[in-house]
Amino acid sequence: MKIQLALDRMTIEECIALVEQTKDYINWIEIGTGVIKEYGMTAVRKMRERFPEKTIVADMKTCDAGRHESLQAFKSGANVTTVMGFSPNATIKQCLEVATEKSGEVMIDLLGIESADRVREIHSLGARLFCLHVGKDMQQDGQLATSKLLQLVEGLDDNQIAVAGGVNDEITPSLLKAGVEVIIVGSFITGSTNPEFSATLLSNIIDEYKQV
Ligand SMILES: O=C([C@H](O)CO)[C@H](O)[C@H](O)COP(=O)(O)O
Repeated sequence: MKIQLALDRMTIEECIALVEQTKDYINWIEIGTGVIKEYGMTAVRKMRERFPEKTIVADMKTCDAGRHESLQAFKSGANVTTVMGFSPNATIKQCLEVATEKSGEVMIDLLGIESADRVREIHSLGARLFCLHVGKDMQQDGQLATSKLLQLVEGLDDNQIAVAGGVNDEITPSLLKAGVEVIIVGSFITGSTNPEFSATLLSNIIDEYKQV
């Protein structure tokens, strides 16, 4: 399992500082949608320059202009770009095509998707990296990511599944058991008084699970 550190609602300098503190315990760096809206692709370029060895996810949350936005992300140094699962198939296909051309990956953000048929349809377009996502606003309404979300992707072959939405040390063991490949962790680390400790805690849970 990988840890994707989601950097949201902070300055580029704060993003860099957070990664400096946690880089030994996290695998992927996500430049959050809000950070991209604030700073544009400069945020992605700066993180790429600063952390050349890390996998960088640009959380573009594309829903139209798939080719243009995916190219923006990959040209700026992202390895992974995101597109919303509710986007037209034409958009998702464009993102996937650009990813193939640029040797990158597309993460399908399933925020708001409740139909396994829709996920199957996206899978048939060639998508293989899916993010089961309980959004910030849904979290405020009391919802949290659980392994039950995996019902949406049941039976699909050759997938990589990521989970986002208030992921913390309590939920991580059940996500590990359910076979989730990427946990996307924002506020549990970024809102912690000791981000390094919180990242270490998750990393240790993952290491312990591997040894069982
Ligand atoms: O994608 C996200 C959200 O939509 C805001 O843009 C977050 O990165 C994701 O939810 C992870 O953050 P936490 O829920 O705080 O762990």
